[in-house]
Amino acid sequence: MTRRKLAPGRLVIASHNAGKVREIRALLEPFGIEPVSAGDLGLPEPEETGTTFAENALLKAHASAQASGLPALADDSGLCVAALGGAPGVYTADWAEKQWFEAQTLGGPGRDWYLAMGKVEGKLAEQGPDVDRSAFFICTLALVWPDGHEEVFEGRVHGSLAWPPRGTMGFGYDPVFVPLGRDLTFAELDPTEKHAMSHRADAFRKLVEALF
Ligand SMILES: O=P(O)(O)OP(=O)(O)OP(=O)(O)OC[C@H]1O[C@@H](n2cnc3c(O)ncnc32)[C@H](O)[C@@H]1O
Ligand SMILES: [Mg+2]
Repeated sequence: MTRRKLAPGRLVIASHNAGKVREIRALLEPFGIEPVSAGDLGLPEPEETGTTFAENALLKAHASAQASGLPALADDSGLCVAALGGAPGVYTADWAEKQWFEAQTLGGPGRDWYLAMGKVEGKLAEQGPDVDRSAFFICTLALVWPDGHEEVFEGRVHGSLAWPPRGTMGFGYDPVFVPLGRDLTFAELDPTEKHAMSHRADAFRKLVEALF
């Protein structure tokens, strides 16, 4: 399939995660794209029934492209922990069960990220104090045009898991993720530093190389 270039103009960010939307806006800024989020357009949040990151990213991007008539960029991402056989992986968001209260901390309303990070830590602790704490974040970006054309890119960042959570920046599992070669968690690093090394930035580099 031939690559299609992304022309300047409106693009839907097919995500309902405020933290992600903020990061994707920042990453798109230099490219003459006018991003508008799925939430701003009142687009529905499709059910993520896929079993791979790519399937879910494509499903979200197709839904937004079709509903809006604009190219749509979706991000399906997750945390893969070596000692847990790659879990939570595709189910990373689901491990942060929806709570009846508004989450008081990171990650926006409805999901309790502290509980989710604790769940990962609890499963690691079951394996004893010498457990391998290495993990990586993965990000799959899917760009879909209203006529159905698809482009997919994947990025990763390796690191290890800290406990207890540290830092107030970023979102989701950032307070427990320490990227390789650093001592600070993603939630302690300045957003520009996270953008220089994150799984999302890695996937974006590939997208930019191919599509601009
Ligand atoms: O599907 P959308 O609407 O984009 O939002 P979501 O939060 O449901 O996103 P995913 O389905 O891709 O779930 C991935 C989860 O992985 C976590 N995650 C992904 N990228 C992250 C990052 O850069 N820092 C911390 N956590 C991240 C975060 O908790 C996400 O909710
Ligand atoms: Mg999701």
